[in-house]
Amino acid sequence: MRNAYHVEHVRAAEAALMARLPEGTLMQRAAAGLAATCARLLGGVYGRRVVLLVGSGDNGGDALYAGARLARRGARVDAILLNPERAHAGGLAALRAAGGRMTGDPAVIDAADLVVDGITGIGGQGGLRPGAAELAARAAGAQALVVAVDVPSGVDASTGVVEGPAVRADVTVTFGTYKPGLLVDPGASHAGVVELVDIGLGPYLPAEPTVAALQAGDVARLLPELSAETDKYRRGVVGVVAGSDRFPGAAVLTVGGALYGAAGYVRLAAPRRVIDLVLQRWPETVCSEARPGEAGRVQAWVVGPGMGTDEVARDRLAEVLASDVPVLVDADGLTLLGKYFGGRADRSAPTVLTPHAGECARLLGAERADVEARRLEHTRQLAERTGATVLLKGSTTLVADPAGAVRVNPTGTPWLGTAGTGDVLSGLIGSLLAAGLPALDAASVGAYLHGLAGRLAADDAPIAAHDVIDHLPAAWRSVGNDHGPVRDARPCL
Ligand SMILES: NC(=O)C1=CN([C@@H]2O[C@H](COP(=O)(O)OP(=O)(O)OC[C@H]3O[C@@H](n4cnc5c(N)ncnc54)[C@H](O)[C@@H]3O)[C@@H](O)[C@H]2O)[C@@H](O)CC1
Ligand SMILES: Nc1ncnc2c1ncn2[C@@H]1O[C@H](COP(=O)(O)OP(=O)(O)O)[C@@H](O)[C@H]1O
Ligand SMILES: [K+]
Repeated sequence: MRNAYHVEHVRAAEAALMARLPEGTLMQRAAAGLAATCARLLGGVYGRRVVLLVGSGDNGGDALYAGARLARRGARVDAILLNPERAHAGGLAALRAAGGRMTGDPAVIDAADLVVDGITGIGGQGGLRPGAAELAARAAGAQALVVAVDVPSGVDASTGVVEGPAVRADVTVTFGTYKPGLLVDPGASHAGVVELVDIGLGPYLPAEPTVAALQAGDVARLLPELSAETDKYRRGVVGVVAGSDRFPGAAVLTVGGALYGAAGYVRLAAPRRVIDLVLQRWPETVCSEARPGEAGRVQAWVVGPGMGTDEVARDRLAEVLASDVPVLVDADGLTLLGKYFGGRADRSAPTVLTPHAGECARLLGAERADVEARRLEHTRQLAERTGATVLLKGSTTLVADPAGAVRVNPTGTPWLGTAGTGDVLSGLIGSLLAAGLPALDAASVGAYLHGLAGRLAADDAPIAAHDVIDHLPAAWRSVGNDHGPVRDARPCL
């Protein structure tokens, strides 16, 4: 698990740790890690040109001390101070003593090999102010690699919100712990590759992170183990209510995702034309034209993709919601939920909602652009209001449960932004629910595998939704391989 903490937790942990250490120790640890990464990126230090952008807080102090280390190893280091009277005094003295120079001339950025962004870190408020924004823009237009100190300046460390101009880094060297703003867009796309420098904060951080990102080993651990005596019913039956005469393909894709999830059996409740199409592609599907409640027992339902929003669809949704098994609601199901059910899912069993930003905005009565700008806040809000586990799709996929836990998905590719991939995702998560995974795990594990399958399928070229289905087995295997082939408990004969 990669854990990220809100700034208030980071500050509290830093204060507790600092109280036990000689003054300045943490900043030296941070600067040493930062300088080491810069040296590695430069491929050598002697004679390289490094420019420091230095704000008036401790973030600037880190940059100055790291600059001093690089200058001692022969780099030519120029520091541009945003507020010379308030720059970190110890850092300034160290840089001067190492032979670094202060300059007011931003043209040094154009000739730099590497620019260190020490304008603001966790103390930054709002977008960059004009003087800082000009320097950030100049660095973005130059050849130099840009390395952000702790957080790209202008990005809100706790949320990933970017209000106004902000630094775009190639690499962010962050200290002590990840911050949510480095993992959640739009902040995440300003951070580039994120490297964590351990400064000893671990024991002082709370057990529950603000946001967590599953890693391959976590996914392998959360996937159901297959025992030798298992069978299709023990693995779980997932029911799919998807497709309509107008959108039959949505059912094909949802069923495809469900077949390559963890369940052993996929039922489809849909109109005849949809069933015929699904059976052509997936003959293993057990289909019924009956209402969902009469289609046979399931351990979880997926309802919504392409089902339409008429009254027949509304009644099918109502029947599924009335069941006592986990239900995933997607697409048209979300529209119906907002229109007829007051956007709430008051049920005895868990409910998972999988909106994209537009659907989330509609359910919250917000603007789509605002949801995209403040993804964490809106995902949490929808989970609180609906009492459901909410997975917000898009450039960063977030999962929030009503108890307040939040996960961010580290896999995926923009190539997944193609029609029908959301249907595959809902089938896959429904299948994991049917296999018995709790809602938060099913949604975050499903997003992980889906994003990985998308990456494997795309390989830097366009993909269609069915390609994601085709690559789900490879995604499972690559996750399992992280821990060796442990998923099948039967020894190889
Ligand atoms: N506290 C600690 O124990 C440690 C802190 N460290 C560093 O200290 C940083 C936090 O330092 P600070 O609390 O001094 O805060 P920052 O240095 O992150 O930011 C505060 C400064 O930035 C200015 N500022 C705020 N918003 C701005 C904006 N939008 N545009 C331009 N300037 C803006 C403020 O006027 C203030 O001078 C961390 O991010 C990290 O880099 C590290 O040295 C590790 C140890
Ligand atoms: N820019 C992006 N980066 C990464 N993933 C994306 C991006 N845009 C969309 N996706 C993913 O693609 C899928 C699209 O789902 P959705 O919007 O429901 O489309 P559809 O309804 O056509 O299936 C989701 O898994 C979403 O997270
Ligand atoms: K910074």
